[in-house]
Amino acid sequence: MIKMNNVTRTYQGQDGEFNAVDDVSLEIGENEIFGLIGESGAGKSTVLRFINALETPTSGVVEVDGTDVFSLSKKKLRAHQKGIGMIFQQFNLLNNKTVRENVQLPLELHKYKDPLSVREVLEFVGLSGKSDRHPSQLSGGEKQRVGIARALITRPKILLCDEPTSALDESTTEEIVGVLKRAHEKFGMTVLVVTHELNVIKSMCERCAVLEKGHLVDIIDVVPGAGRPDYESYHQRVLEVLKNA
Ligand SMILES: Nc1ncnc2c1ncn2[C@@H]1O[C@H](COP(=O)(O)OP(=O)(O)OP(=O)(O)O)[C@@H](O)[C@H]1O
Repeated sequence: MIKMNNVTRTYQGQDGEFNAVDDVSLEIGENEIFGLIGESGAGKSTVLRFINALETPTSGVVEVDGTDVFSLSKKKLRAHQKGIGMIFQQFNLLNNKTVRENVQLPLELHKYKDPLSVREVLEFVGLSGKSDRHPSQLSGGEKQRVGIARALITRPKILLCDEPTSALDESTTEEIVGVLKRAHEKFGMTVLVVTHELNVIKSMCERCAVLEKGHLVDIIDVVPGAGRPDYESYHQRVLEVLKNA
């Protein structure tokens, strides 16, 4: 579904030019949940943003579904972008709009063939009762649920998740990972998750690429299973980590 060949992105840094992404090649299969992990500044978000053309490579080819993304006409590029949903670390909700209005927004900006209904996606993410609230009246986890509902409503064939849980605490992270896994099961899209959190990769991805300073250093088959045992409470988790580490 996604194929990158020798992709490089050069930026102007303080000490001259540098490659934020350096000769990266990878393939992500249809319906796969693929992780991209690396330290801050490794180039993860840049790689993710090539896929929906929010970022342009300096050289190399990015193909989605057999089409070279950067050879598309403006009109076809827009159609390509419409097939891709995205969720963000900071949720990117409009604070002056209600939950319902935020979720409905993509349908107001573009026409989609067979979108889901607001009711359906809000029910799916467990926010049916909060559709008239504003983002300021929601917890971080609830805000990300709104972000997920907004991405799902268009039935995207690809879902790009840029640090989807990095602003959340551990138990909320698990909840959001659960929602994303259910979304993948129910709607069957290709998912790319960019994160620096190993637990998130461990509990949701089938394969994972490791980026270091712009270089792809490995692609790992993730052994399925939870990232860590389930704890009955936050208190129990704190005790486990602080007393037994
Ligand atoms: N528009 C830009 N101009 C110059 N440098 C940039 C630009 N965008 C990103 N960079 C630099 O490119 C490098 C890779 O950035 P990127 O955001 O892809 O990394 P990341 O792995 O996603 O990091 P983080 O986890 O901190 O978001 C960083 O050094 C960043 O400062």
